[in-house]
Amino acid sequence: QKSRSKLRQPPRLSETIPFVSNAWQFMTNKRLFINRTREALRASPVVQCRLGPMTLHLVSGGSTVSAVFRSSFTSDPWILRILQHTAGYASTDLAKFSADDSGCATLPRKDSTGSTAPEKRIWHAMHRTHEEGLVSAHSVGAFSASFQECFREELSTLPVGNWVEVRVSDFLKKHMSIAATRSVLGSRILEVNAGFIDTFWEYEQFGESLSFGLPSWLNRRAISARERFRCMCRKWYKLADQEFDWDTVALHQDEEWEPIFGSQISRGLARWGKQFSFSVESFGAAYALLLFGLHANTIPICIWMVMEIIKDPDLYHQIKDEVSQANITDGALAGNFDFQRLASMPLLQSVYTETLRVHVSILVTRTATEPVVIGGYNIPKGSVFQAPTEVAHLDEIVWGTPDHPASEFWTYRHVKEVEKTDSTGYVTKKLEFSIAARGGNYFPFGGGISICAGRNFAKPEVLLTVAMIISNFDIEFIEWLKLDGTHSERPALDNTGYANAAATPPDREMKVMWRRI
Ligand code: HEM
Repeated sequence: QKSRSKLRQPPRLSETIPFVSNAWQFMTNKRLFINRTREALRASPVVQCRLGPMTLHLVSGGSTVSAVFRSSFTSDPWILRILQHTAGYASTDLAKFSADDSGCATLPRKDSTGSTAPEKRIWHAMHRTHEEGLVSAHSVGAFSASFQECFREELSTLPVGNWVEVRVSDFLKKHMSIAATRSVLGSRILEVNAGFIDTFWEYEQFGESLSFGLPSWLNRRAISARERFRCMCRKWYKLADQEFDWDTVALHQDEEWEPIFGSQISRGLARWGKQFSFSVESFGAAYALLLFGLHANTIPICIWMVMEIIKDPDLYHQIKDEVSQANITDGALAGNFDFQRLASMPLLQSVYTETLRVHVSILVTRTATEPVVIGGYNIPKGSVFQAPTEVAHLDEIVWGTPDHPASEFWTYRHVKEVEKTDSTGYVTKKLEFSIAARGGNYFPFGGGISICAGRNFAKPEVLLTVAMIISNFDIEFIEWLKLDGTHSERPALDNTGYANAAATPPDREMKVMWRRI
């Protein structure tokens, strides 16, 4: 029995031209590739697929996906491709990552072959930097406050009382990225680089295609967009580094925000790079990638959420009501939103969860660090696994209801109505947030130790933006536009030609009239 199971191989995703067809489709029409994968995964929880020289194991199903988030799998080789190709780290510094196979956990991997001295454990040091600067409650609280202040400043430049025409995507792409950049890196990076935000969005559209690492003659536009943005980040870093008093760094360690580097994650990244003697090229790459992580998914998700709310007048009024309950009315913070309160609003949470479910499309990637049994197959060490969020998130059995198929965006999918009885015995009905599935069936931020480090930043940024837009403006929908600015008969769908990262942006723009109140 044992030897028979050893011989069993997962079924293969077919291809007309061996080594070519799947790879070509993966790069040029990922939606179609995922649809074929979905079909194949109906018959087996693991499906093998050749992408050029690489053999991938595509997985689906709650327990199979949860299994690849365990510690016997690593995302280091995948991240290394991103550091090299999407960010553009210098080869001398990439070699430091390649030499360290001890992993990102506190304890070095048992079978690691290189030195496990702390000064060599670059992955672990990066992980700790992220934990302190992006995940900790302290850094999330500081970011929520500074983002709220910076976005409010963006809104305050708009006239009060006049109806003006606005394109929702354009507006949010510009003003959210300015506010989030200032709140994480400070304002200087925008001041010393003319056209910084436009250059970012040119770079952003190539995020995923860069990670394939195609030769430069095949990928000239993408590489030059990356280099333009990386050089801007490098220029700012050199100025900040010269100006910052590193001798007193301990004093700044827990400071929430200072004007030279900005936030804790920004200073943490500089300290980490210095600890591993990065070249200035890699510093530019590290900050370019930080900004990519910060904006590339959060902003499209927020755009979708604002569009969903505006296009449904009932929802718009319910959200307006929820948001007003989180408004601080007295004390020093009057006029601000209490993020914790905002994040506990049932409908707002349901819309956020549903937006991530429907619009995140990423193949979460892991490599097995030891031989593993997955879905009943024995698979050797070194095998690469990919879990497509889209297959799990649109699974009809997990998410569908008789009236609302899994493919549909449905506002109320993650709320239930509960009866509450007060002390006098009076019964009222209230909505309560309740997500229908988790773990391997819902993983917009990935999972395990390599789960998205910015997940706790994304939520305040999205919810605070939604709250500030909905509460500061009277809004009237005008029409949908194609991306060339002409009228569209239909609302937005996912822009499947886009290859940024995880969240798919809309393929239509929403034109509204709004008036700041
Ligand atoms: C809605 C917004 C976001 C989505 C959907 C998203 C999604 C993801 C996903 C799927 C991964 C891979 C996780 C895995 O392999 O298990 C990831 C990794 C990562 N994300 Fe996000 N992300 C978002 C926002 C952010 C933000 C705001 C930041 C802040 C800088 C960020 C920084 C990162 C970093 C640093 C990693 C690498 C983590 C590691 O391997 O240690 N992300 N993200």
